[in-house]
Parts: sequence; structure tokens; C-alpha cells
Amino acid sequence: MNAIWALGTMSGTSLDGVDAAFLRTDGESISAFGETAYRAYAEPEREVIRRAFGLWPGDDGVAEAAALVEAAHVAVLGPLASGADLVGFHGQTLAHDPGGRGTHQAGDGAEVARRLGLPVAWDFRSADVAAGGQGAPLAPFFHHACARWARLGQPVAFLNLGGVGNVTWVDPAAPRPEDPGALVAFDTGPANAPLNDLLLARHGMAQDEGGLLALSGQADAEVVRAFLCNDWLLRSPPKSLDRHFPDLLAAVEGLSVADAAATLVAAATACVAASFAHMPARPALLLVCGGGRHNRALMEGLAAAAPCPVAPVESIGLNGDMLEAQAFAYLAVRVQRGLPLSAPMTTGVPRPLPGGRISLP
Ligand SMILES: Nc1ncnc2c1ncn2[C@@H]1O[C@H](COP(=O)(O)OP(=O)(O)OP(=O)(O)O)[C@@H](O)[C@H]1O
Ligand SMILES: CC(=O)N[C@H]1[C@@H]2OC[C@@H](O2)[C@@H](O)[C@@H]1O[C@H](C)C(=O)O
Repeated sequence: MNAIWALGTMSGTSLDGVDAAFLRTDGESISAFGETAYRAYAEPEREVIRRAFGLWPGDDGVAEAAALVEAAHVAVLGPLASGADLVGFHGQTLAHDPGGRGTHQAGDGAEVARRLGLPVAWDFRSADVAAGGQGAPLAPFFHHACARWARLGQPVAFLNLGGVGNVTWVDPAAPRPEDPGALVAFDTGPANAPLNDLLLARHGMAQDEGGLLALSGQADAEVVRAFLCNDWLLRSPPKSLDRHFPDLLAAVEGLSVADAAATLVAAATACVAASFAHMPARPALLLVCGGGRHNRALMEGLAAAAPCPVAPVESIGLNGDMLEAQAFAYLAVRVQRGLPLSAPMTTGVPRPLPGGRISLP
């Protein structure tokens, strides 16, 4: 198949807004990166979505959140639509319980297709969960394509620091992402989400800008040690996380806000440090994407804790704010071609598995 221009989107767990990015691809290799766009959620919109966290289709409040997610996507994608052959619409994860009720991304791809007048690939995670996988992380197949696009000569790891963290060890020598030995990927644990929640609860602010507050505080080593004994963190991959990590905010309740922020940063970096034990070999480089790379406290913590050099993905020519949106452009083309989106070493699914569905306008 010839490469097409796919327009991918991500409305992530940290609830900052909708990212959109063009990618030219045949679903295997990257031909070109294109224009990007972003639309922040307004605080009242965030509140509607926040109230729907943990809810499932049909629950009160979900339809309102889904309509808002669809409208925000149509608003950011509308002006770009004429340049796109296909849209990858991830939607907004509201709940994720792969071993139980499944996974829930709000937003109807058929409605987005109708309003944009474009074919839309969506519902990326449910086939994987139905087949016994975690349904997440799904960006790893794209990380593999990125490593090959950058012509990296050695295995590296990609780390996404969003609301939740996820890491992908990738061997760029493997021709296909589903090849055994190509990838090992899993969620590392909470990243920015508890920090954002802390800042909102104590200062009415959306985030610790630049990580300055955390840099001014002192991490409580005892809280971090206790946190690392959590069952989920001790579990081996495959594993994926819901946004809400129990008890983490409660554990820092008695600390000053600066010490609490420093403690949450130390917890997030300790989760990443622990993830290296599950990689087949030490990566040559830890390449960081996602909003957390703008947090100096997180980046300094990682540099101290990782057993390899740490650098933002910009160091190999990628855009760390748009990598997930690009990933869902890449995966959209794979949905269209019926190619696998996941594999045993990414989500724990028993075999490489295609997924997603396409809605035509
Ligand atoms: N300048 C900054 N200073 C500090 N933190 C920042 C900055 N910019 C972004 N962040 C953090 O990164 C978050 C956004 O990251 P990102 O967009 O990668 O997450 P997401 O896509 O919503 O989450 P996920 O990847 O878990 O789905 C913000 O909510 C904030 O916590
Ligand atoms: C269920 C869900 O939406 N998970 C997200 C979340 O945010 C980061 C991490 O947890 C990752 O597993 C996933 O998103 C990315 C895009 C992924 O699937 O690779």
C-alpha cells in the first residue's frame, strides 16, 4: 500500500487537552511528519470529564462527557480535515479495568466521521482486552517505527510521561514490531496525574510549572518506600494502569505542598527506575516524551535514577508533545490494513492482534 496522510489524536489521562498530528505512513514505516494542532480543555469541560472518570458506557454523566470529547475533537480536526485521508480517534479513557469490566474510551468515532466527512479509525483497545490483553500501552508499535525512522543502531527505551507513565524497550534491528524480541512495553505507574491532582487540590493550579515546586521540596523517602511495595508495582509486565492510583495522594497529605510534590516526583521516577529490571538488556538511551519532560524535577530525578543516559525525544528529531497523537495516526493506518496493533510483549495478548474499527462518513 502507498503511504497516506493520517491525522491522529490523543486526549490523554492528564486531561490537559486534545493533541492532533499528521503522519504520512503506510502503517509500517514513517514517510513524513506533518502539521500538528492542540486544543486545551477549558476548566468547566475538564470538570465534566473528571466527573465521568471511573464510569462505564450507560452510566449517568458519560453521554455528556462523550459529547464534549467529540465536539473538542471536531473543533481541532475541522480546520485540518481537507489534508487528511484517514483520522485516528483515540477518544478519552474514562475507565480501564482489563481484567474485569474492560476498557472505556469516551467518544463515538462514527459521529466524528460524520461530522468531519472523513473515515475514522477508533475503538483501538477493546479487541485486545477481549482477547485477554491489557489493551494498553498501544504506542509501542509506533515507537518501533520511530526507532527505525531515526536509524538507531542499538536498543533504546521510549518513556512517555503523561498522566500515567509507560515505557517501551525497542530493538530497531527487528524488521516488524510484532516480531519476537522487537519490543517489551508496559505502564510504569503514576506519572503526572497525582502531581496535577495535588496542585489542583492545594493551589487550584493545573500543574507544577517546570517542576519548580517539587525542586524546592524534600522527598519523603519513607512514603516512597511504602509506595513501592504496592502490589501493582511489584507485578511483572504485561501491565497497564487506570488513571487513579489508590492512596498516593492520601500518603502525602501531611506533607507541605513542596515536599508532597517532591515525594510524588520521587515516586514517579522510582517507578521508571524499577522498570529497567523488566527489559531484556540495558537500553543505550532513555528517550522521554510526554508533558513530564517539561518538569525539571522529573527529568533530574530520572537522570539520577536511570542506568543509561536520559534525553528528550527531540534529541533524535521527534516531537515529544505529539508522539501519542502521531502514534494513533500510525495505528489508524494499521487498522485500515488489518495489521496487528499489539503483541504478547506489549499488552500480553496471546498473539499479535489487529484491532480497532473504521467508520465511514
Ligand atoms: N511546562 C510544564 N511543566 C510541568 N509539567 C508539565 C509541563 N507541561 C506539561 N506538563 C505535565 O504534563 C502533563 C501533560 O502530559 P501529556 O499531554 O503527555 O499527558 P496525557 O497525554 O494527557 O497523558 P497520558 O499519556 O497518560 O494519556 C500535564 O498535565 C502536566 O502534568
Ligand atoms: C487505558 C489508557 O488509555 N491508557 C493510556 C494511559 O496513558 C499512558 C498509559 O496509560 C498508556 O498505557 C495509555 O496511553 C498510551 C497512548 C498508549 O496506549 O500507549
